[in-house]
Amino acid sequence: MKAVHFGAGNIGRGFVGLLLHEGGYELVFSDVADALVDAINATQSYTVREAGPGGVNRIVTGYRAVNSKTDPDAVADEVATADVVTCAVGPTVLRFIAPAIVAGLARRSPDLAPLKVMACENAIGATDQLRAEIEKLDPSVTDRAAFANTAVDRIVPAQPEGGGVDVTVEPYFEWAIESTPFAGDLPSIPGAHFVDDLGPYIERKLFTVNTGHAATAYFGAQAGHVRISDALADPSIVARVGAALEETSAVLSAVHGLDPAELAEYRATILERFRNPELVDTVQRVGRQPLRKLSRNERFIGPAVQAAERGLSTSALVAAVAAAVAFDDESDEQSVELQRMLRSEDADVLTATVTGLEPEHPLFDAVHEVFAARQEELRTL
Ligand SMILES: NC(=O)c1ccc[n+]([C@@H]2O[C@H](COP(=O)([O-])OP(=O)(O)OC[C@H]3O[C@@H](n4cnc5c(N)ncnc54)[C@H](O)[C@@H]3O)[C@@H](O)[C@H]2O)c1
Ligand SMILES: O=P(O)(O)OC[C@@H](O)[C@@H](O)[C@H](O)[C@H](O)CO
Repeated sequence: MKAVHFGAGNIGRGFVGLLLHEGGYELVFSDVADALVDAINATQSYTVREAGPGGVNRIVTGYRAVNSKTDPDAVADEVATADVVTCAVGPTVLRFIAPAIVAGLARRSPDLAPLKVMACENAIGATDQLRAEIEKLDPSVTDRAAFANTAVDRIVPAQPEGGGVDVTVEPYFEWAIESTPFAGDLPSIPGAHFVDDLGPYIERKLFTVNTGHAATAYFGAQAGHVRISDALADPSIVARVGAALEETSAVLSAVHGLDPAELAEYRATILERFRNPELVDTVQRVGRQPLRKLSRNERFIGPAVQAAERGLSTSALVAAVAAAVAFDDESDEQSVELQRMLRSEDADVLTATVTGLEPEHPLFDAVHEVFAARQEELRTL
């Protein structure tokens, strides 16, 4: 059995690659970072170090890497004969990996079972997005694959420079995968759970883990913290993050019928994970790409839209949006673009373009106020 995984970064090596290896797949990483591809190919094994209570070291073997920038043809050949394709490249990169998958599917023998495709990004319907990119290029190849959405959860921070291919992760993980697209022929992924309806799983994860994480990062950055764990040592940040998560939990209960007591436990576990003193994670990584995080279906506006439409409270989520709008990291392209837009667009345009909210939406005015206030603040700086 062979799996091709696009994106040999933090979650690629520290989670998806590890579980595919443990599931018995020969593993082919595909990445565009030359030095990373070379480093992977220079090793026979790497260690996934689980830092924190109960963590152990896990060894990954039986892999190689192919450079999809310099050798796209070789990647397509690997895809053509693979059983599984996964990716963890970031939602904005899905369109760039689609051509290699299309080329691989076009070369695939009709005798082979459908290729199992699972995007492992923090986004609702990431595999659907990848499928749409593939269809745009060649609609005739999609019947050679089974596309399943997934929700992946494991915190894998940026790795220290010079650390090689090894990767430090938290001990916790969860991987929920839609089962129906596989028609009974499930991929071999130990520890993953297969579910008929992924909707509640991905929303619970994105609107709790990622809402809480991003809120911590943005409130933390505003207060001058560098590490996520330091931000959560500040009781006022804990209170604001907790309030935002109470609002998302109310939405999850109202929309998916999730049990409020179980959600309260889930929230507490997540905050403990963020506090893990053995995992060095930064507000810079967690806050990365604020324009993506402020978009319509993402971790703040997504649940706030659903809350506003049901007459539920949104003030704590809107406060987190205000902190996100102030996130100013000159090494992050989206943060630079956001700050440029704040200086040059009016608040109506900003609210509509950044969040996708229509002026008549019940959330619009509150978010508009956030953008206008930040613009006023920038004028006085
Ligand atoms: N790190 C985490 O804790 C975590 C957890 C769950 C989900 N995720 C999601 O996984 C995705 C990746 O996150 P990450 O933290 O591993 O980021 P990362 O930057 O560490 O890894 C992304 C990798 O993709 C590679 N890449 C970029 N363009 C590519 C292309 N065209 N073809 C092949 N490879 C390409 C990059 O070189 C990099 O190695 C994101 O969607 C993220 O939201 C991350
Ligand atoms: O990867 P992003 O940029 O969508 O979000 C940053 C972090 O919140 C995220 O990577 C978490 O560490 C991860 O989602 C935990 O499962």
